[in-house]
Amino acid sequence: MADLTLQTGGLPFRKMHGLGNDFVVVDARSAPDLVNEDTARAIGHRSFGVGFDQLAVLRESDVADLDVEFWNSDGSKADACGNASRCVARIIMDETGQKAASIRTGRGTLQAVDAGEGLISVNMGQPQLEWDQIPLAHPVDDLNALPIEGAPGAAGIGNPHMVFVVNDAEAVPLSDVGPALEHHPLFPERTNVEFIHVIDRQTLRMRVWERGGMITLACGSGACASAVVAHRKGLTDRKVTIHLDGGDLEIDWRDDGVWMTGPITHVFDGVIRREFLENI
Ligand SMILES: N[C@H](CCC[C@H](N)C(=O)O)C(=O)O
Repeated sequence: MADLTLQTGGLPFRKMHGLGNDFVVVDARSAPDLVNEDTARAIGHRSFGVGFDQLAVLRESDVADLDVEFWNSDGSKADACGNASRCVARIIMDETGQKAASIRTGRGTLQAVDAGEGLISVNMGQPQLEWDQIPLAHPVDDLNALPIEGAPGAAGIGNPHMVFVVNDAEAVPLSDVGPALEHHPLFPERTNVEFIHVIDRQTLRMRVWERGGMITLACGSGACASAVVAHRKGLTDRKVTIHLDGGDLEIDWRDDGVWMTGPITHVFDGVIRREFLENI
């Protein structure tokens, strides 16, 4: 039972998505800061709650336009969420009237810009390419070919990713193989799992089983990790278009970091009723 004393009629939220990777965005600057593992799991449930891939909690920041905390629908926390970061950047730009925004996440402060034509770009920073930064459980001989069947690559984008290069990403039975790979012992904090196939040096197809136990239509940090691993394997250039189930992201691994560009959608605003929150 959640011990909540809400002065309002409930908890306002925005429902947004980036290429179908969907989010509930709660603004703790103007509502009680209620989110914890239990409330995240309850709100995130597709049948008993609102449903989301990730929950983003906005807070005042002393170093960026906003501080943002991300939760998965299983109640676990994520230090990075690229598509949600792009949605939050849109909120900031709408509030400030600026064409740029800064967001402090668990992995540091990200810079975002309005790329025009409804697109938002966010710099996810340089990838983590040290075993203990991803993190892995122990050093490995080759980060581009882990000692796992299929020789996947690994990269951190503020959150862990394991990327398999396959002949046909469409043919991968994600629900069958995802859970065991998410919990592979080489990843002490679990991992997001991407399957890619190379269309050409500037184009990838990617599907994803996300940490937190779900297939999502898009995964921004996963697209960044896929672009980094594919380039490090010598398969692609530093700038690629990635075809995800929900649409396309452009990833550009520049000297100042891995930039991700794509659309965002603000679908509706709602209020989670007090009675729901008080019975979690
Ligand atoms: N969908 C998010 C990734 C969420 C990652 C989360 N599943 C984790 O535990 O790291 C994105 O667009 O980057």
